[in-house]
Amino acid sequence: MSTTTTTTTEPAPSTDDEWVHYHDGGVPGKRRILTGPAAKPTFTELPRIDFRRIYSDSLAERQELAAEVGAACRDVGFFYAVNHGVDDAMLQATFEAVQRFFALPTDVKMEAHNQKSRLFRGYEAFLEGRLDPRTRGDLKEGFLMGEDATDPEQHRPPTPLTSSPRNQWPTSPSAAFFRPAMYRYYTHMLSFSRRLLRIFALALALPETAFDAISTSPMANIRAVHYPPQASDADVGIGAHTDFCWFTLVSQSLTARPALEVLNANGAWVPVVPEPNTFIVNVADFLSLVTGGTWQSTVHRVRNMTGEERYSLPFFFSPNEDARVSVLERFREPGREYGEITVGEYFQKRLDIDRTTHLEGEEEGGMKRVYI
Ligand SMILES: O=C(O)CCC(=O)C(=O)O
Ligand SMILES: [Fe+2]
Repeated sequence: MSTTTTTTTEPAPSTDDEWVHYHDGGVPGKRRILTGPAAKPTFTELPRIDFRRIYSDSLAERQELAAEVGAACRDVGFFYAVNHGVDDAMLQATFEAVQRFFALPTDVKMEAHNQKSRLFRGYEAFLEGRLDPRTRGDLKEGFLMGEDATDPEQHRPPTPLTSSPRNQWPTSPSAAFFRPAMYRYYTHMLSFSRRLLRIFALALALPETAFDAISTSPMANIRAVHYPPQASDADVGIGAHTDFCWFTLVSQSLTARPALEVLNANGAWVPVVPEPNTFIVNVADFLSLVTGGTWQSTVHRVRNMTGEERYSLPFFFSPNEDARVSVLERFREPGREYGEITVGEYFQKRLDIDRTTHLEGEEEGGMKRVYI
C-alpha cells in the first residue's frame, strides 16, 4: 500500500490506497493511513501483562494488575497475558486435537456444517466466511461451539432461552476425540474468563464482582481455526474486523512468523508475534460500548504468509443472553440519554450483519452500527 502526506492545509485528493478497510461494529468502516507529520501517537507493539497476580489473595495486587489491564484496554485494545496459569499440557493437547480434526475427510467435517445452524455452530468450510468481500473469501476452515444447556458437559441449567440444542458435533466415530478436547478447553477458558471479568470490573473502578450477576450463564464460544499458508497477498485468512462479544482470548500455534495483525491509529498493521504459554486478549464491541468507546474494540485480521499451517483457538466471552446492559455511569455525558441493549439480541444482530454486509456502498449501506 502506498501512503501520502501533504504539507499544505488542503487535504490531498484521496485514493483508495490511502485507506484501510475493515468491519467495525458489524458494518464497513475505513481508516486513513497516516505517516510523517500527520501520524498520531499510537501503539507499535502489544503490551505484555503478567497475569500471575490474577490468582493473588491480595486485593492490592489484583488492583495493580487491573490498572495495567485498564491502560492497555484504553490505549491499545489488545494485550498479551503472560503467566496466565492455564494448564499448558491441556493447551498443547487441544491444539493436537484441532489439528487432527481439520485433517479428517471433508465429508466427516461436513456432517456438522454450520449452514444448518442459525447460530452458525459447527464446521465452516474454506472460503465460506468472507469478512472482506473484496477477497474470494476467508482462507480458513473453522469449527464453532458455544453455550448449550443440552450438552451435559456444560452443567448448565436450562433456561427458556437455552433449552434447545445449539451445538452441532460430528457423529462419525473417527471424530469422537474432538468433542471432549473442545470441552476441556472450554471449561478452562471459562473459568479463566470469570477471573478476568473481575479484573475488568476493577479496571473500571467498579467492585470486583460487579459483572458476576450478569454472567451466571454466559454466552461463550470457541472457534477452532485452521489457516493454511497463503500464497498470495490478495488472500486473507480472516478479513479485518472487530469482535462482537465482551472480550476475546486467543491461543495461537507457534508459527515462526506472525500472522495475526492489529490495526493502530495510523492505519498501520502491528504484527502479533506468537509467544509460548501466552494468550492474546482483546477488548471486543460490548466492552467498548459499555465504556462509551473509552476502551477500544480494535480492528484485527489474519494473513498467513508464514509458510506454515496455522491453528488458533479464539474464545469469545459475553454475559448472559438476557442481560440488559448500558453505558456505565462514569462514562456518561451529562444531559445525554442512554438506552439499553439485550446481550443476546445484539449478538444475533451482529451475527446476521456479518453474514450479509459488503464493503460496496459502505456509508450508505443501510446497516448502521449498533449504538446504545
Ligand atoms: O486466528 C486468530 O488469531 C484470530 C481470529 C479472529 O480474529 C476471530 O476469529 O475473530
Ligand atoms: Fe477477531
